[in-house]
Amino acid sequence: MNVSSLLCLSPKFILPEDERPQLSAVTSLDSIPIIDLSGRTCNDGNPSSSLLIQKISNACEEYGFFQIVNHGVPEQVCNKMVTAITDLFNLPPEQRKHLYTADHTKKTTLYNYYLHVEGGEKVKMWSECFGHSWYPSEDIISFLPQEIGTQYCEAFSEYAREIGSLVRRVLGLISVGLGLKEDCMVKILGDEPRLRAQANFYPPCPDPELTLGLPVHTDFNALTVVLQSQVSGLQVIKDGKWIAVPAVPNAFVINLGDQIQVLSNGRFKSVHHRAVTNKFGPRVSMAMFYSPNLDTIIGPIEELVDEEHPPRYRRYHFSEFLQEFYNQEGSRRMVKEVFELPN
Ligand SMILES: O=C(O)CCC(=O)C(=O)O
Ligand SMILES: [Fe+2]
Repeated sequence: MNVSSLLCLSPKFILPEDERPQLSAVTSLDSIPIIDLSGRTCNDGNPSSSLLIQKISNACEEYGFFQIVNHGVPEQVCNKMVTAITDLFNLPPEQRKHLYTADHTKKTTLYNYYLHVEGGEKVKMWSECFGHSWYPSEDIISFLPQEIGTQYCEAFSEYAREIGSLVRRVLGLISVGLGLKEDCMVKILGDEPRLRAQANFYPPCPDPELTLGLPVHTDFNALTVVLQSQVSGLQVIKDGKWIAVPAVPNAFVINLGDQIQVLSNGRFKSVHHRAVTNKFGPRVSMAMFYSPNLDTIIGPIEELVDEEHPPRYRRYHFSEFLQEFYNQEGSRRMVKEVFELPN
């Protein structure tokens, strides 16, 4: 793959020692579950469906992450998406430099994440991230050079349609896993969810021990579906140790966001993760974020609260959560902790 990186390993990308990824300490002894969806639905009474729900619940409690295979999204739709992202980041640097913005209120953004380190300095992440809504068309076409914009929008529209159904199906399995009705999460998250996408591009990095592709974070939304190209780089914390998420062909990575942790009253986890870089080749991923809209009220679901399980979070409008998220920009955010109730 031919890439035109905008990044060169200048001091502004080099992390202080205590923030470096320590790649040799990443364990290969554990890995997030790989779950076969094979056409199952929630309430078909089939024993293998109950097993599937059990596997998903266990993954949500233990890891907050899992991969799914045989999910029904055509391979060619995913391949087209990865190609469109790659072509976008193959644009000559001068054709995309001017698109950069740090203004997160813009509908479409090309963005470089950073980390605030001691002494108040910002260290840049070794990545470029293209963020937009799930209904792009005009926004994106006017943002990108025409040919790339058209190719990207075509690939994305098809991709978003598939992921839309997949997310609802996974939210159904998660709801049933919590002992709730299949449509419970989708209903709470509302008829007009906030749907954002982020295409991440990580060029090869001369020294992956000194940099990060994305800082350690949890996703602030409800559920994320990640498609990664055939290069791994995503890592997840489990029992205080980093574990790598392998690139499995035709799989999606599913991770729970903060809103599901709150709705499940802490039973299902939104877990810290990061993206690391590698020397050998570029890596591409697409994260599809499904959130409630700003006016939605989020708090532990009533059926999950009783004397034994008192509410662990106060109720809030999602807009409050988002405000707190942006207030903590650049730090290792602890957003949901702000909404915790004393026990
Ligand atoms: O690149 C990846 O695999 C992870 C992306 C991610 O965590 C995010 O976009 O929130
Ligand atoms: Fe993430």
